[in-house]
Order: sequence, then C-alpha cells, then structure tokens
Amino acid sequence: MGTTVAIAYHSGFGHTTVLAEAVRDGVADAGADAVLIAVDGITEEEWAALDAADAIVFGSPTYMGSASAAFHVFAESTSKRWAARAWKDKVASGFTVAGAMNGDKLHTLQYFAILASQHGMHWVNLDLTPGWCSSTGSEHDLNRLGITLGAGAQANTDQGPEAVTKADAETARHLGRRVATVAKAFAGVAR
Ligand SMILES: Cc1cc2nc3c(=O)[nH]c(=O)nc-3n(C[C@H](O)[C@H](O)[C@H](O)COP(=O)(O)O)c2cc1C
Repeated sequence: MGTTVAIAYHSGFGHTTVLAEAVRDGVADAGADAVLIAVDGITEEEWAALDAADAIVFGSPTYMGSASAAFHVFAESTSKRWAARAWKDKVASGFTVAGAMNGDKLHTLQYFAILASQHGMHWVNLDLTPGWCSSTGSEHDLNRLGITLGAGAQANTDQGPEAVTKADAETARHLGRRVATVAKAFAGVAR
C-alpha cells in the first residue's frame, strides 16, 4: 500500500483551501497519495482516513492570532484519539494564511506543532531558507515570509482566493513534497 498524507484544514473564505490544494499537489509530486479533508464538515469516513494516514498536515487561517474556531472544534474532537494514542508516530506539519504579512501566523503554526506533540506525532519543518530578505530578493521568492516551522502565506482580506500568491502556493507545495518524502521514509520504521 502507498504512503498517504491527509490534509486536515478549515477555510472560511477560500484562501486556506488554495494552500491545501497546493500541499496536495506537492504530496503527489513526491509520489504519495493525498486526501483533502475540510474539518468543519468532517464525516466518519474522513475520520477513518485520518486514522489510516501516514501523515496529517494541519491547515487553518489565522483568526485573532490563532487557528480558527472551526479548527479548534476539530482539534478538541481528537481527544479520544489522543487518549488512545491513535495518531502516535504519524508524521505531522502545518500551514496557515493571514491578512497581514506577519499577522501572528507563527502562533497558529506553533499551536499545530503542540497539537501534533500532544498526539505523539513527528513534526516536519519547512526546510526553506527565508526569501525576500536581501537586495536581490523579491515578493516572488519561495518562503517570502521567512517562516521555518511550516508554510505561511499572506492574502489580502478584501480579495478572494485569487489573492493567494504563486510564491506562497509554491511554498505550500514544497511543504507537501517534504512531508510526503519524510512519511515515505518513516513508513514501516516508526509505525
Ligand atoms: C475573524 C477573523 C480574524 C482574523 N484574524 C487575523 C489575524 O489575527 N491576523 C491577520 O493577519 N489576519 C487575520 N484575519 C484575516 C485572515 O487571516 C485572512 O483573511 C485569511 O486569508 C482568511 O483565510 P480563509 O479564506 O481560508 O478563511 C482574520 C480574519 C477573520 C475573519
């Protein structure tokens, strides 16, 4: 059976969905299977897909400096799995988008990393050096926001999903590739 990466995300206005789809494309680039799960309408079949996945990538917009309320509802719904250690040794990572360049999105990624650690999962970082930090850099650079814990994006609040930049989508795609590559290496070793 192939390696499967589940992308468990919430999106209020479509920006996070664009990133989730980019992560999915990166997973496919690495030759693994991706499952997109919108956690605000999660079904029993999708819970089973999360339980079966080798890796879970968490995604949410940054709302009021943290993951959205809908994502937090989902996270709290994982407590029985936490108690059963059901997700122990799965690979994990995360991504977020905010209206501001900073917008406190690091806090959202840190929250995802703590959620993963509560479950005994193995957090995978972005592994991209910061872009857009020299006279030769630009907003078109990969990892233009210079975040390393996961993938971060900025999208104008007065625009729809088309506001997600190519650079940020490519950064999320990179994360998908990296998580899938690590999950493939882990398969049959840690779990
Ligand atoms: C309730 C609410 C809270 C927000 N809080 C923040 C915030 O703390 N920092 C920020 O930069 N943007 C904030 N934003 C803007 C969103 O992060 C931004 O519009 C994001 O792209 C929305 O993603 P989505 O379309 O997937 O929901 C907030 C938006 C809403 C609706």
